[in-house]
Amino acid sequence: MTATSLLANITSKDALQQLLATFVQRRGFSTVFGLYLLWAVVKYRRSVYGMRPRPDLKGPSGYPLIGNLVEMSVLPMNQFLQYLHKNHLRYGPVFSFALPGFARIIHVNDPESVDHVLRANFWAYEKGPLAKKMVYPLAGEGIFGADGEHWKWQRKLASHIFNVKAFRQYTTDVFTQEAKTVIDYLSTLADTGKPVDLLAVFYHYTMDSFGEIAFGESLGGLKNPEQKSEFAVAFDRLNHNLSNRILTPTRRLMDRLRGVDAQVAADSKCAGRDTTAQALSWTFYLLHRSQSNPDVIKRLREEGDTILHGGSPTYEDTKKQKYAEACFYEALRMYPVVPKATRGCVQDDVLPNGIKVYKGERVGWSSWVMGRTKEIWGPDAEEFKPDRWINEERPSSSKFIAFHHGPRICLGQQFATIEAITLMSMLLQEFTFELVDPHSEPVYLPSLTLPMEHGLKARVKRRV
Ligand code: HEM
Repeated sequence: MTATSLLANITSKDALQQLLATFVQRRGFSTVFGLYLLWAVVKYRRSVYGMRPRPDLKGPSGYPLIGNLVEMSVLPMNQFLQYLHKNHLRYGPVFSFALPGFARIIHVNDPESVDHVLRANFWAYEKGPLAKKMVYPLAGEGIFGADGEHWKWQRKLASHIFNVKAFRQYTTDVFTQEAKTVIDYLSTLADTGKPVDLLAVFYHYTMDSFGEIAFGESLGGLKNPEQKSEFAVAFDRLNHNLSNRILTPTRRLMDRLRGVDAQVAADSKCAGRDTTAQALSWTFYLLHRSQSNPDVIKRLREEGDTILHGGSPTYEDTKKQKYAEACFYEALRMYPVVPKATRGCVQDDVLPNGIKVYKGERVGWSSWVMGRTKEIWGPDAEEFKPDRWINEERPSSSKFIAFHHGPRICLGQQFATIEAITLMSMLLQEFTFELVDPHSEPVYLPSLTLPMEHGLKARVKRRV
């Protein structure tokens, strides 16, 4: 019997049931299950399991029922930002992808939508329970994972500390003291031709400074810089695992099977170590790579020499170092150390461009993608040009979102800026640096932040 004559014989419900029974008898359960699957795939070809179909949104197509699970699972994790950028270039600033078991993520990489989600309609979006669970091992019950009233209370408390002038002056003293330890350490290597990993040195600097400020005692990492502290090793491993778990849905299952249990809790002190150290490493990379403009370093040194006269900066001095600040922010524009984030929608919303966001969906954005967007920064978006911070009107925080935007804007922005300017200006007064590999862009290590996988190796010479 041919397929056509078979179908022609199905004249009633009974005939269909009989036909199915014959199939089950002859071909067994697997055939029927296969047919059912085929029917489900055709019927739900535009749907992802557990999610509202969104034919109105552009984005990578994925598969029926499982959405973009396969491509996300095989995507190398240090390529995730490039994946977002590729989709941005292909579909425009708003595109979506869906991960069953997580959410549909609507990416909005334009300042107007970012402003809407992070500021104008702030209360319609939350980090949500899943994100909270993901960062819990790092951030505990602290401000980073908090939402609603709990966050509001923590924010108020933390803001007081950061806004006290005496705190700013005290922290600058600590930074200069720790910067002197860095200088002592680099002096032992200067002119020997032995490379040093600047990223590792910056980690010690920020960690030791944090130890001094928070516990009244430097962690002493720069006294024995070759040896990573137990805390730093555990923290790096945890950070790497968490990033993988967020990005790779199958990884969560693998974690469980392998028994990876993120037990190390380290709250906001983590923000103080990684972000600034990594931002410093990207700044030094951009200042010293082969295509760098030598005028930039020259101007930085001139500014340092004029303001510091060979000494160390006070809080007021760091405020005067506008060119150093411009270099640091320009590096953060191109290599934002918190390169991506999402928020969960808790009440149906409409973005300024008319796109609907339904409760349960997530909105994502990437400061890394936005920093490379010509529509935002102009045709020279991919060039390192500190002057854009000096000659032009200061960009709004919805355009430059390296420090976030709206009520949850980074509380440590001033702290980080002063910490970075202090070390940068003191080091450039003493030394010159040559990257071991000035030609290639460092590879990213998968992480919640933006570390260089192999650090930043450089040779140090005394400045003549
Ligand atoms: C270059 C350095 C830094 C960058 C680029 C940076 C960036 C950010 C970003 C993007 C967020 C928002 C994260 C999110 O909720 O999705 C944030 C939040 C925060 N940052 Fe920073 N940060 C830096 C350094 C620091 C430092 C040194 C501290 C403290 C000493 C700090 C304290 C905080 C706090 C407390 C929050 C939470 C604010 C809230 O949720 O209300 N940050 N930071």
